[in-house]
Amino acid sequence: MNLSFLKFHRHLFLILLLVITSIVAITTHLGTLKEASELDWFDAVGEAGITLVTLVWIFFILISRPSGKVTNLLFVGLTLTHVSMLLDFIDEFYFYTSDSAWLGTIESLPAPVGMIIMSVALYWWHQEQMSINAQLRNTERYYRDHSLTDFVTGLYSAKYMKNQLQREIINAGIHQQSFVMMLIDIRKFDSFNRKYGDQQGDTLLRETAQLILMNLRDEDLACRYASDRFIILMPNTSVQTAQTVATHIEQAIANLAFKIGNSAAAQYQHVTSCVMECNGEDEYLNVLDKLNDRMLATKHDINNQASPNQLIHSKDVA
Ligand SMILES: Nc1nc2c(ncn2[C@@H]2O[C@H](COP(=O)(O)OP(=O)(O)OP(=O)(O)O)[C@@H](O)[C@H]2O)c(=O)[nH]1
Repeated sequence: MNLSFLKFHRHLFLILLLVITSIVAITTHLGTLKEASELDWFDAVGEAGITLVTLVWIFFILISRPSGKVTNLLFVGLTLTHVSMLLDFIDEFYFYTSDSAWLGTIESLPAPVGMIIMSVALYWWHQEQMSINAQLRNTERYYRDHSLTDFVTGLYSAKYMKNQLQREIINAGIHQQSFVMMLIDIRKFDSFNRKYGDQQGDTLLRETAQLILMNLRDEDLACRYASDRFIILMPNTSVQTAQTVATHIEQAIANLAFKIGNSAAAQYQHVTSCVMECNGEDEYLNVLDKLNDRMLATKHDINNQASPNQLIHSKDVA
């Protein structure tokens, strides 16, 4: 048990002690002890239990929370509830003459007031937790962004994609729901690199990544898989929808007027894409192998269909 917060709440413990001793002092001073035969032990034990439990709650609140508004409200609410319970418990042993009958009358008042205060405190506690969660999410995103994203494109890395793919495969197996994987490969990227240099190659990778992202939905996950290849994980998607998205991406990239340095001339690049449905039966490495095989087959088909002129996909436009 970590008691490190206790030192911040010494004043609250003192107030609690003061409240309890005042109540015990007032009631025992104004009340008259009942005969043993008048005592209802069953009631007394039950009320003692409730009284102790409210003290335990106060203790746990104080060791779990830093000082502040929410802690103070919880403390006040629980202490008022405890006061009612304590008065109720003590009046099992004491009766009050008509002069001090008010003690019996007020005993049930603090509890409802305390409960209202606790409700307010719980609302603030909820608000506080929401803002802590938001901060934790941001912190988590910060670390994730630095360890699992690709430096060149800003997309998620292959490592992150593999983790997500493994999760998606398990989900697909459990819920019997398939998902779609899309692979996108920039054509002739090697010759682009050699012609214009790695720096221009990096810029092209970055702009391609941006165009891919622009065509995806919120739930899709785009990652840089390897050199000039991108993988998109598409949950709850049909192959037809994925193919439509792939066509949009191909068109968007084909229409990107990529400028080399200060030159006004535009370079037009093309990508090859393929999509594949996964049903959660394969291991993630098998899924990736199949997807790569599909890309090879797609490239093979394109090369077979294309005339010799069309094989040169990028063209300079002045
Ligand atoms: N600029 C840059 N180039 C990279 C990076 N990572 C890999 N490459 C290069 O990407 C090229 C990939 O070449 P290939 O795999 O042959 O791809 P390709 O030329 O597009 O071949 P096809 O897909 O068959 O058209 C290689 O020249 C790599 O050096 C990177 O981060 N930045």
